Amino acid sequence: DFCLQEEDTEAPGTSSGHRLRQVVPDRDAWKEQCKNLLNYIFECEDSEPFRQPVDPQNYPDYHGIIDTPMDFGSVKKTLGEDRYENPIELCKDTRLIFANAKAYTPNKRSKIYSMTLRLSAFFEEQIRTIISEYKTAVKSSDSHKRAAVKTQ
Ligand SMILES: COCCNC(=O)N1CCN(C(=O)c2ccc(Cl)o2)CC1
Repeated sequence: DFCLQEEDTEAPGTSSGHRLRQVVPDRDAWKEQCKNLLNYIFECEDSEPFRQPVDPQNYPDYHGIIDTPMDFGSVKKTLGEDRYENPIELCKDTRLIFANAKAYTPNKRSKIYSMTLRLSAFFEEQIRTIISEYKTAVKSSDSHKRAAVKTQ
């Protein structure tokens, strides 16, 4: 998402008072995009086993096999509490959900594991653009910073 930001192209208070609008990539756009993606995933039936942590009562061997449990509820909470610095960190946690299911499943045709295959295909399609736009925005804002330093 490129947001139009009023940026003084000349020193503020110039006689012309003229302001050019510059399109500056928004380096925070990924947060809302990831929130929307997570909300969509929560609506998918395929996410049902992955919306909250595994209860050891139901799967006593789970925490012996899986070192770092992860679920979409935890990812959503981390995002909402601003504890992700960027979408790459969110992507890493989400991929952990899928990797854990693959590591735990007794076989690759289990119902629960098969749900992660569709879910991860969709997630990877969507996160690719979010991360690419984020990286572009960071590059652009770095160059804006360099440009600003030069003018000082
Ligand atoms: C309603 O959700 C409650 C929390 N989730 C949960 O209990 N489970 C999700 C994680 N998980 C597996 O990835 C898995 C792979 C193959 C088999 Cl079987 O299970 C074990 C079951």
